[in-house]
Amino acid sequence: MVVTTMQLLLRSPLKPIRLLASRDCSSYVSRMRYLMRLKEDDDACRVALQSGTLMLFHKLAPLLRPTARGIYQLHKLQASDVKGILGKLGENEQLLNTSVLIGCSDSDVPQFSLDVGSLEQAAVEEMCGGVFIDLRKAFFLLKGPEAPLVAKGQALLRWHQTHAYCSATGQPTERNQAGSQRVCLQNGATYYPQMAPVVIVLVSDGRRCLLARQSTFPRGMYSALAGFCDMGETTEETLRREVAEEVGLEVESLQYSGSQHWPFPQSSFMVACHATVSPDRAEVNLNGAELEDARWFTLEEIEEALKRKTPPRSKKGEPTEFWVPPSYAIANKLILEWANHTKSHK
Ligand SMILES: NC(=O)C1=CN([C@@H]2O[C@H](COP(=O)(O)OP(=O)(O)OC[C@H]3O[C@@H](n4cnc5c(N)ncnc54)[C@H](OP(=O)(O)O)[C@@H]3O)[C@@H](O)[C@H]2O)C=CC1
Ligand SMILES: [Mg+2]
Repeated sequence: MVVTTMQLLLRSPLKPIRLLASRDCSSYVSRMRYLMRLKEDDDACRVALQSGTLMLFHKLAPLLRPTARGIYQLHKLQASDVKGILGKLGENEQLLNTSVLIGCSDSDVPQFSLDVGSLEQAAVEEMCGGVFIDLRKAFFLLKGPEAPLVAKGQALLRWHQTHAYCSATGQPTERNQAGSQRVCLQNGATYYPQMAPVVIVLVSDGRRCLLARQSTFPRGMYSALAGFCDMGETTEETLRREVAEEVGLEVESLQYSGSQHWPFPQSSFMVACHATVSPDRAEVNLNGAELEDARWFTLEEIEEALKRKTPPRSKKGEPTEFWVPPSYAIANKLILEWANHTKSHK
């Protein structure tokens, strides 16, 4: 069927995404209410900080702890440990109060993150038995829920470091104890941490999927198309525009898949979708200013790429094998979903 007008369909809109892993929803509700109170009540938050766990950062690089060869974990400390370190390094204990609230563990322990960039990095590492590692590398090293937790901790610290002044008056802004907002001391304007919305889309023609690479990507890596939302756009409008701009194709339908906070280079809110184009209107017309390449990949090629350890090593002079973003990136989830769906409909 030739589609002449745009048909953006949110297929299966009533298919639920399960959120509740256990039957114990009351503890989840009480945890969320507790966090809410800590954001509203500075004194309660200061008390919580004394019994909470802290993730340390040094100039936004998180502190990890090597546990075995090549295996790292997030190094969580108690407030008393951090006070001890600050004391030994001659730093004022008040630095602890610049911590920001990140969440609450399943065992109801509040979690904070703190940047100790004013201290000597090597001295802190030695005292903690850990190592500060750039966030991109840390993302590769951490497993399970630790990667998004560390991303959230870093993103909130970064936001505070870059929003110390009001953009209207130029005067200093003051944070609340939890770090969930800043207020201008002159005009009272309240600022909240922000993420830039991005739509990421895996386009398929039914048989193949479309992946692209920017010249700044690691060699051989291809990913799903992505683009920032313009002011006032809906998800559907951004998706349709980005696909048209970047590869010159007209999307026929889309399906929501999931979302992810993405800390690089600054906080984005990634909304991930699948989209289809008609197989007889699938010729790529690349926007070379944004993308270095965009290609259709078969199911077999994708299955091979998903098996590869990333990034693959290539012999000198040989082209790097094609690979896809690692499992912590939502692009990987889209590609995996597409492969499973296409395989089951073969
Ligand atoms: N988690 C995942 O799986 C993946 C995440 N991503 C992320 O998605 C994001 C968007 O992808 P990308 O293809 O680069 O986006 P775009 O296709 O929108 O192109 C990026 C360009 O858009 C402009 N731009 C518009 N609004 C913004 C904004 N709010 N912040 C920064 N730049 C903006 C900039 O242009 P100029 O510099 O000219 O002003 C920038 O160079 C990136 O941050 C990328 O890291 C991408 C793929 C996979
Ligand atoms: Mg893009």
